[in-house]
Amino acid sequence: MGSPSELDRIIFPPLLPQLQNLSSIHVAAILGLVTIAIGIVSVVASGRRQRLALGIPIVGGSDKASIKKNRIRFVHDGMAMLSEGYEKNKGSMFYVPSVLGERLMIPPKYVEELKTAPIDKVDFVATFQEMFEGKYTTMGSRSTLHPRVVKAQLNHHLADVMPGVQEEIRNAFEEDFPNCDDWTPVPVVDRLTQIVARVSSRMFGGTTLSENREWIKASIAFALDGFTGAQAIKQYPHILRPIMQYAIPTLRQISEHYRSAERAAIPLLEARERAGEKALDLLSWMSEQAQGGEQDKAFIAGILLKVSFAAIHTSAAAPAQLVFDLCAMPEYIEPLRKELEGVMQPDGGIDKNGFHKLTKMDSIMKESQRFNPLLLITFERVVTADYRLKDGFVIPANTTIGVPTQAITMDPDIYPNPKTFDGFRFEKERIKGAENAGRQVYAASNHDSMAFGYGRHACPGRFFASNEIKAIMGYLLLNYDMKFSEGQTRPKSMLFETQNLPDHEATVMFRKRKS
Ligand code: HEM
Repeated sequence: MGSPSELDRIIFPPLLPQLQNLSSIHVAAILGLVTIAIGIVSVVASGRRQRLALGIPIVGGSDKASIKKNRIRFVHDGMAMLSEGYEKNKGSMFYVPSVLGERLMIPPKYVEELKTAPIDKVDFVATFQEMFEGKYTTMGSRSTLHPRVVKAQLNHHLADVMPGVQEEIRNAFEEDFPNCDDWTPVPVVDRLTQIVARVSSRMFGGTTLSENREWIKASIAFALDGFTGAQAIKQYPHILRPIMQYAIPTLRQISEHYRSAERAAIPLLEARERAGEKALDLLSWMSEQAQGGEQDKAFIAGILLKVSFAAIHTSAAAPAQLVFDLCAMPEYIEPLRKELEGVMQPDGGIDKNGFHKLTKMDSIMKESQRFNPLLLITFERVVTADYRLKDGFVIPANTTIGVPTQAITMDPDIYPNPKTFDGFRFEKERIKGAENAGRQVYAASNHDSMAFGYGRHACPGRFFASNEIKAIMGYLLLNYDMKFSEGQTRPKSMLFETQNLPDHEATVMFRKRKS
């Protein structure tokens, strides 16, 4: 098991590693200064200049001084700003200032026409490249190999990969989770990230990958180093970045992670090629589906790292938030256990039918996500050239657009009593009718529920994530009791721009259940 400080470093991406030992006041002050620097640099020296559409309100005020102030406010107060913008402008557009520029928030009605817009005009990958300085961090790949394969082969073979995934969950808990013979404080985000990295890697490349510690470490650290490297390089003017990239340790680490990925994946691909062997895992499907330059084994290894970026921290945040919710509202624990016991197979696993029957678990996962989604805004795209919508409105070139997903899920017209946590609200909605049922599931993607995005880039891994999180939560609930320590309250999530991260320092008490 990694040391807490090492995992601390890994789990909370926006913080530079050097900040880890400082008090939270120092961290806040430094982050504030860094953010101001990023703001000045990104707006003054940015390669792309933004034109604001006339007549569209800006959260916090449209005068220059307010915009400047609110760009900084957005770093840690985005949730309140987006709610304010959404409530005041329901059904129409508004801007929210941010250090990357004023983001144009669009109501979901526009996503229908935007989802089919040409990729080079309404660009999904550009949002990543911009946010994570793709030129220096490699984040934001234009390869379509991984979305293609996750969407087609993984989703088709979901039932085939789940037994291995569940075996890996059992192994990972035995090896990477504290014993908990008596009540033991466990750093939840840290341990769940380790477990999700192993479990995802089992689906990526069988036990060869899931048991490869160097790979697991690289797959977790890649995202962190990408985030922190991006924050660090953004402090320099564009002209200095090609040189300064070599002075930033986290950026130098990124190429090391690629070497680790190659050391893990290439021998496996070669051995399978020699043996003429196919496996039911992502690596095997990617090598089968690769076209032209994609067939290069080092390229495939690199793509594996990019899938891990999409899959690991995202899927670890969800069960961590749910554990916090269950400790705050322990009355949900027994009904969930009962439901799990009803679907458990004699071998201790859940089969395809069983996953479908976990409607209470699915519902509470979605409710937990409604309160604490990983992203406040989804369907983020960079509009690269003036884009005329059907109603005549022109989105100016160089505008980052997005849907204020979290604010929508707090709309009382869509979700009655939105501020009340009702763990089984989606199960109750499902019961109302088959037509409605599909819209209520955790992995649904529709205008009222966009935590996984929407359209051609909607998260293709969401069906796998849904099963994986259920299996992990199932294992936790059936094998451990959990509670907060005396006087502890639900850990608050940590906002950083559009991200809403589970508290990476919080611990929860676990104790093994007596069978
Ligand atoms: C709870 C866990 C997860 C969350 C919250 C999540 C969320 C998202 C979101 C918001 C997007 C962008 C969608 C859009 O803008 O329309 C996305 C894209 C993506 N996700 Fe996920 N994701 C999760 C798990 C996974 C997993 C487990 C995988 C892989 C097995 C995965 C693979 C991808 C890929 C490849 C894309 C890019 C799609 C494209 O390029 O078209 N995600 N995800």
